[in-house]
Amino acid sequence: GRALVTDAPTAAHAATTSAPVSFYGVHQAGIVTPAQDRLHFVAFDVTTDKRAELVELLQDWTSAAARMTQGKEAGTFGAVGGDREAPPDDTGEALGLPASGLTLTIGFGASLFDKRFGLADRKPAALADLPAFRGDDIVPEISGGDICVQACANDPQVAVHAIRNLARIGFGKVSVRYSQLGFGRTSSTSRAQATPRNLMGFKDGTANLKLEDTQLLREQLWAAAGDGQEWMDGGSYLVTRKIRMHIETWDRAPLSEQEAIFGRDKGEGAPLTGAKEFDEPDFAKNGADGEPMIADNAHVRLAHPSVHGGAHLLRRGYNFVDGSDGLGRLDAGLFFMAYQRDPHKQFVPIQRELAAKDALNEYIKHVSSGLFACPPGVTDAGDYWGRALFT
Ligand SMILES: C=CC1=C(C)c2cc3[nH]c(cc4nc(cc5[nH]c(cc1n2)c(C)c5CCC(=O)O)C(CCC(=O)O)=C4C)c(C)c3C=C
Ligand SMILES: [Fe+2]
Repeated sequence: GRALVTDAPTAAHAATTSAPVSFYGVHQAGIVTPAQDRLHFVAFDVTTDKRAELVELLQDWTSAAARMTQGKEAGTFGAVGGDREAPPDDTGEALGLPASGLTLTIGFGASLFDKRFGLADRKPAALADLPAFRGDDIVPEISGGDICVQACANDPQVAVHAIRNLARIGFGKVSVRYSQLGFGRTSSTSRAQATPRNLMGFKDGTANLKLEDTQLLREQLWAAAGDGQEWMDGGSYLVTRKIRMHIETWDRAPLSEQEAIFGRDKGEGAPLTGAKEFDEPDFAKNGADGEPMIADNAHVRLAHPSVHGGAHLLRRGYNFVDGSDGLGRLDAGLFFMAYQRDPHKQFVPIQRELAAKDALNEYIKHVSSGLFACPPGVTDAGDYWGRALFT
């Protein structure tokens, strides 16, 4: 395995960032497990129309994923241990690297439930297409997809290696529709993690749903019995939105305006009505001028659960910079990802409100969209990704 050819991790690799995350469990890893530093997200189109080949692929992917997340090579022979006349069953670029907290999380898009695989009557209502939102500028080629895999790790090489090997294993059965690299997790998913910053320089993830919110996770993160499709019990729905930021314009906005847009201060991340990051915002509080201290069009007011019947999201997005755009501007922003029990009761109403009123809209543009049903976890070595969907 990969770990066997490894030199001892250097001191720079803290045990917590190089250690493996368990692959097996009731829920898939990569959702409430602590957000890692790097992302490689991929969406595949299935190119075979044979159901048996799709099932076989999911089985092969599951065993490779179980191995790679534990710091092993994708296949049992590895990059250099197999037949010299055959292509290796691992591509090799992660040789010597530790597991680096790698998680691989699979999701199924609505298009997988079309006529091809006989799955039409297994499609969850929650997977109904997202509506178009005001201001959307969605590019179809980087949206949707039959199957997605989210690879997160504390080392970008490990995340890229995992996606590359899944794509290699899928040759002839799937093709890569699009993929996205991300860095600097923009959300914490555990109270043990410090809140990171997005590319606008603000702490992102302060009011996120977190691992410790047991009751809310049960109510609002995991699909459960009675939701309509039993195969999704213990799963969750992922919404992805690639959101381009007009960085150069943002960088010329005064600090006071930047803070008014979010309704939080830039240094501490405290609500404008409070002093510390985790103080609760007081939306009723007016300033000396008689105006609300958190403006009516401030992002945190419009996104707050109190105006959406208590709806929460587990945000797990990443910053991206895809080089520059040829016009001297950085092609940068937020690859927004959020998990939830029902996107039509959670993401949709929140985004509808943001799209209509958010002061942030002047500085952002949504350019891709995805919605995926992420099945429950794989429980043991005999199980595979999505088994309940196909049996
Ligand atoms: C539809 C959901 C959301 C989109 C799209 C979205 C885009 C987006 N957000 C930021 C930056 C911040 N968001 C913050 C809070 C916040 N955002 C959403 C939802 C969406 N954001 C929610 C539900 C919340 C929490 C609201 C609350 O309960 O207070 C914050 C504040 C800090 C925090 O709580 O995380 C920032 C900063 C950007 C830059 C962005 C698009 C590019
Ligand atoms: Fe937000």
